[in-house]
Amino acid sequence: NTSSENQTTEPVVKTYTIDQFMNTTSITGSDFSPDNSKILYSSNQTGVYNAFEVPVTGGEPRQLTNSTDNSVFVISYFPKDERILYSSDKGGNEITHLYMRSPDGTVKNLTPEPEAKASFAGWSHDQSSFFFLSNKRDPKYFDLYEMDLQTLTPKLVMKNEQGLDVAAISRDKKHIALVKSINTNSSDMYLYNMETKQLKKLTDHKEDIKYAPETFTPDNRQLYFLTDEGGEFMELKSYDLATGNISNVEKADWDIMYTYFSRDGKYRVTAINNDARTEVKVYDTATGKQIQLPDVPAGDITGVNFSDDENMMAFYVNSPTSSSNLYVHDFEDKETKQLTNTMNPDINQEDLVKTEVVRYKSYDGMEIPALLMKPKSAGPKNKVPAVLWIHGGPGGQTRLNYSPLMQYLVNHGYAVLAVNNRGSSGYGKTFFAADDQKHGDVDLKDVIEAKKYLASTGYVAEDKIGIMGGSYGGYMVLAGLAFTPDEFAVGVNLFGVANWLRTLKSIPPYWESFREALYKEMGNPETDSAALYNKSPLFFAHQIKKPLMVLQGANDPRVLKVESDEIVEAVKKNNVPVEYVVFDDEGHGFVKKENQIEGYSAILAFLDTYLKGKPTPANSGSQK
Ligand SMILES: CSCC[C@H](NC=O)C(=O)N[C@@H](CC(C)C)C(=O)N[C@@H](Cc1ccccc1)C(=O)O
Repeated sequence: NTSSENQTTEPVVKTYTIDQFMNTTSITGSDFSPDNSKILYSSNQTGVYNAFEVPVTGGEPRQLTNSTDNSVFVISYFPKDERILYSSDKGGNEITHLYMRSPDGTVKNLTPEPEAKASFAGWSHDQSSFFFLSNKRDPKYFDLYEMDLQTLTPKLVMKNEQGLDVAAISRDKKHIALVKSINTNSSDMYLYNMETKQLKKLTDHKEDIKYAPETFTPDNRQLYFLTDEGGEFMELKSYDLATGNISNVEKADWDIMYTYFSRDGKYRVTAINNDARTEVKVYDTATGKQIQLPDVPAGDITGVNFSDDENMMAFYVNSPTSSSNLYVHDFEDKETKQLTNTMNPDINQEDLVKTEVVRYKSYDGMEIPALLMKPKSAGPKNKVPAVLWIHGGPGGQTRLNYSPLMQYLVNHGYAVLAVNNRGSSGYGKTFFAADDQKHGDVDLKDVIEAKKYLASTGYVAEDKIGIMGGSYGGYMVLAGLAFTPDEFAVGVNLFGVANWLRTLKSIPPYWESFREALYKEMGNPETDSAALYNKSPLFFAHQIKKPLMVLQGANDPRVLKVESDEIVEAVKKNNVPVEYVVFDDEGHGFVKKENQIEGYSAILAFLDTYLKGKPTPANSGSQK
């Protein structure tokens, strides 16, 4: 980087507090009201997510729900009236229920079975009902139900006794497309006929191929599906229900992530994972041509949603330097309006840093993609400490999104390199499978090599590189500290796996359809116990000698709190600094703003102490 090489004086960058960073609002979801005058969305403006609606002409949003504890995630308005449907769990326990809010503010739990998890599966095209999945009959499997909107009584439409996952329902309610995971690199597609109750397997293959049903065509004649058959990336094909013929629909140089049609099929949306950026294409299905997307600020367009009359399109725009904002485009008058302004006005976007996609060679020559954020003050004369960020998984990917935590760390003088180590999704099936059964080994080596890359930038202090990550990424933090104790100066583990034997034995019952696939990738706790023991940092905690911070949600159903309790206790025995922050009202990830503020500022204080040598924080660990 020439500008940093020539730098002699440090540019003046305003630093912001965590409160200022978190005073930016996160919003998600969108649906047009039945009269197309408003858009429904979820916002964490009040500290937890609540339902809001905003006029399509712009103006003040109106808050519809008043939750102060559990987040409310909107699904949609009812098709013909302004009742809304939303999903919520309790303190992050992931036992989601479906709720109906009426315009008078009253709320009804439509899936009241306390232990059962329910999720929305789409409105029926005739707008008389909606479909949902629930494991109330058998905790292991999700059956498909249809809820009549008049009576609000659910009817079982497909009993799922074979560990299948519902992927799409045809508009004529005759067919359900399902997927069955074989392993994390391979799956099959099935078609269930709701009239004959026959289940038909559509795919037959010996080698690893992923088949993922996406949507039925609006005329109900074809099933669109994604597959990596014959190539590295997921491409879109169609299966003709009458003939069984398969045709190619769309292909890119990267994975196609998803595709769907507007209500009457005038438009089709495709999203491509283009080197960690979301590239959206909208097709006019009559001409087959792509429509020109509205002129909006630089960033990724996501969450595209059409009004039922197909005259308007709602979408989000976000970039690494700008939080998501909701827009609406009117196809008739060709006007585009920004409906929200989520960024804290105190923050000057010029003070934030852009994210650069970089690549480096790993120990065996494999090219590893990563996302780099360089503090404005960094240069050869001002070498800065750095943090390697490792994403969740197995098989996740850090994408080019706005991250208040990353911007906060960079704003406070840390370079951040988010490593998409081998095993990450988005870079082809060979790269994705390259960590199978080699977790905590080859992927960790990629992360260690990332340090050399950071050193090569000329502006990072090589002895001040920490490792931080969430969930599977938290496992990598612990693995890095335990298996390569001299490589990283500090570790920040957010709800990471410490003991794979226990985690894999205690996965939630509703992951049953994915259990075998997960065991094939990670190892089976009954038959591969020695290998799992050897890759579990808990059993090697005595080797950890660098400062460790652990953050954990008490209600996490995926990585149980005991994982963090035990690693904290074990590492404390080494007389190593250990800080432990537990949030009693969070699950697998922290969604409440006050917790994010507490957790993220504790992370900065920890890094400042052990990477920058600032005085030790007074409070070394908390329980909320
Ligand atoms: C945040 S990317 C996670 C992508 C991954 N996809 C498929 O494997 C995923 O969803 N992982 C789930 C576990 C999976 C559904 C079995 C997950 O919660 N991963 C945790 C780590 C973990 C892995 C296995 C068992 C418990 C926890 C994570 O978020 O990294």
